[in-house]
Amino acid sequence: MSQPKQVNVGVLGATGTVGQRFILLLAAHPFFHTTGLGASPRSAGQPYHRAVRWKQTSPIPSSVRDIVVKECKPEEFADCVVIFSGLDADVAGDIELAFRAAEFAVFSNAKNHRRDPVVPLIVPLVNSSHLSIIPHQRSLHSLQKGFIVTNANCSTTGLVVPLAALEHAFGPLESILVTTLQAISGAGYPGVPSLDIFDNVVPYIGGEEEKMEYETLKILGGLTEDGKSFDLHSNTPLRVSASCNRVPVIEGHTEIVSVRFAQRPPPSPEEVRQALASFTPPGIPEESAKVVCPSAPERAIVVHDVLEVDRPQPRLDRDFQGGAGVNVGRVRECPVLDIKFVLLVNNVALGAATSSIINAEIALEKGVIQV
Ligand SMILES: NC(=O)C1=CN([C@@H]2O[C@H](COP(=O)(O)OP(=O)(O)OC[C@H]3O[C@@H](n4cnc5c(N)ncnc54)[C@H](OP(=O)(O)O)[C@@H]3O)[C@@H](O)[C@H]2O)C=CC1
Ligand SMILES: N[C@@H](CC(=O)OP(=O)(O)O)C(=O)O
Repeated sequence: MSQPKQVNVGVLGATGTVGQRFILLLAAHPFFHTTGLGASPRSAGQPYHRAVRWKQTSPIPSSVRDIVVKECKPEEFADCVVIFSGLDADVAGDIELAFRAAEFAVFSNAKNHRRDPVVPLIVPLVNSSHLSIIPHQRSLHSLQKGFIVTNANCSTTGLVVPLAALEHAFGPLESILVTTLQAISGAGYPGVPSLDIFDNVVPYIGGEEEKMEYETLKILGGLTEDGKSFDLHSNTPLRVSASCNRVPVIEGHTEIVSVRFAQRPPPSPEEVRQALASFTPPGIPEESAKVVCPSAPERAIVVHDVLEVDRPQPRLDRDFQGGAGVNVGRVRECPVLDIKFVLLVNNVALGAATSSIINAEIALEKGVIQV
């Protein structure tokens, strides 16, 4: 397998929480080169290091420090092929459409286009096969090269990886109950006021439960027979109920999950542990993964040993594999449904920037991005 081509990329929302993670990940990337940075008119015109309130634990990469931030207008990004968007959802919708119309390959973190019937909602460890709808998206909008791919809500991303592994091993799932404990960084910067979250739990995150319940079906479902829309898991109906909470953790969303399988009797906890640990993401070529998908984790799901009774924990486990995989622990029988477990997903890594980058790596490998 030869080394992929070098590709110039732009980051929109480069000054934000997700944007800063993009900057760090792309600075070390072997074939994506950041040449354009975009943010609000408040930041535009300033060198990146002046515009950004840098909140990462390593310094601003020297390769982007002095790049002048631009307004998010397609003509300002003429030398880029790929656009990664970490834009605030208030503005992401129209800006991403403008970039698509200008024939950019847009990989978005925002919620705005996730429900669009021809925009794939891709968690790269699960459903990169949904990229096959891109030719239809292009023909519908009379485009040669442009498209939008979104990644999922950060909590949904963590949930669907083990669910996909379980469906793959044991067939259809019937019901999912999930309760989240979501980090403050999920709300961007400055996010939740300290007086609301310190010494506290907030049992409401606007729109989050609806997103988890809908997005899980779009991701785990297939495409319709004509390949031109998504079937939302209609052949084997899956019921999902989510309860979302904000907790005083900086990074890393924890989720408590209970599952009922269609298969009777259901698999044992040990069978579930094995299925999770051995899951390999469809669509990421195993033999050449390091070359074509350098941002993918070596292990999609890390299952904590039965003796590690108190894992996963955000502080201890969120940075394993750079936060690119999902950590699962406490797999055990559920006396109400069948099996229950705890998962941890790094909301700004796999839950956001890392997924976008892996999506772009896969799209490049499949020839969906035209360089
Ligand atoms: N944080 C997380 O864990 C996750 C976030 N997301 C999604 O990713 C996106 C970014 O989130 P996050 O980084 O947390 O948000 P932030 O609030 O931290 O950053 C928002 C970014 O949008 C830019 N922006 C705001 N207004 C405009 C405008 N009018 N024109 C152009 N750019 C503008 C900001 O630029 P400026 O600095 O100049 O104001 C900033 O770069 C959101 O859609 C969010 O829902 C998805 C998954 C996880
Ligand atoms: N709402 C998520 C983060 C986020 O921005 O989600 P979305 O991209 O689905 O709007 C959280 O607060 O943790």
